[in-house]
Amino acid sequence: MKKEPVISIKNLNHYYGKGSLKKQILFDINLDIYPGEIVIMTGPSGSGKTTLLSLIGGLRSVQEGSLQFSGIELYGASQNKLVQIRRNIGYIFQAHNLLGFLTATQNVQMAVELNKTVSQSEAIAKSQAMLGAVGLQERASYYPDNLSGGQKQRIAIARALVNSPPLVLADEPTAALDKQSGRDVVEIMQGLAKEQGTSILLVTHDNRILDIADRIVEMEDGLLARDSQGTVTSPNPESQKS
Ligand SMILES: Nc1ncnc2c1ncn2[C@@H]1O[C@H](COP(=O)(O)OP(=O)(O)OP(=O)(O)O)[C@@H](O)[C@H]1O
Repeated sequence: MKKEPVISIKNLNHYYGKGSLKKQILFDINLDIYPGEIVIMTGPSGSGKTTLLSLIGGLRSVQEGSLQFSGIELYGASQNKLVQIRRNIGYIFQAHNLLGFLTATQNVQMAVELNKTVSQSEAIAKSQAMLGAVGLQERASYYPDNLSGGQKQRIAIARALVNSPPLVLADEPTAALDKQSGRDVVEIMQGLAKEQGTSILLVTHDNRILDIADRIVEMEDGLLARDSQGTVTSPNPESQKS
């Protein structure tokens, strides 16, 4: 039985600029991502990775083609609908984007409290449990400035995964980290994602972490040049049949 994809992209094109300055950046992208899959996207600088990630994350409007998130079409979606969709996605960026005036717990708690039905005490308990899961229980009351890069990135992971979203998007999450911290961070992401059945799409130039992927896709000049689906261990048994 084949599961429905979390992300289904068909014939997607994207352009920047207007009139004579209009330039096509993405060309006929087709990509499906299935529940629980960890997909790594690589490719040279300027090949369109961040643009594609921001379209998938509902951070930009789809101009041409189809992009569905859990069966919901993003092409032509209103800003309100995009906001709703963003609530179902966890984001992890190179610059962790933590708020400096909030403690580790409060940074995670903010994400939990987007769900209005959760009480404050539940939100605190959930945030602390998640910080425990990323190995930061001792640092829950610290402010980001007093933590290392790797620890800050682990808070960002806790924040992205605390609501068990179906999809996490990560843009160069290890770029600012040393080898060991980078490794720790992706292994924590991988463990939590597998536990929760979350799909991860991770953009990276970091060759040291490619082995955590179920599948590697490569962008080149705005095209999906390579998709290793079925050749790397995939959690989707259907995709492994030849
Ligand atoms: N807001 C924008 N307006 C115009 N052009 C843009 C804009 N953002 C990106 N571009 C151009 O689109 C192309 C793709 O950029 P994008 O950031 O998606 O690539 P990337 O693969 O993520 O690169 P990197 O690995 O350096 O982050 C580049 O040529 C870039 O200069």
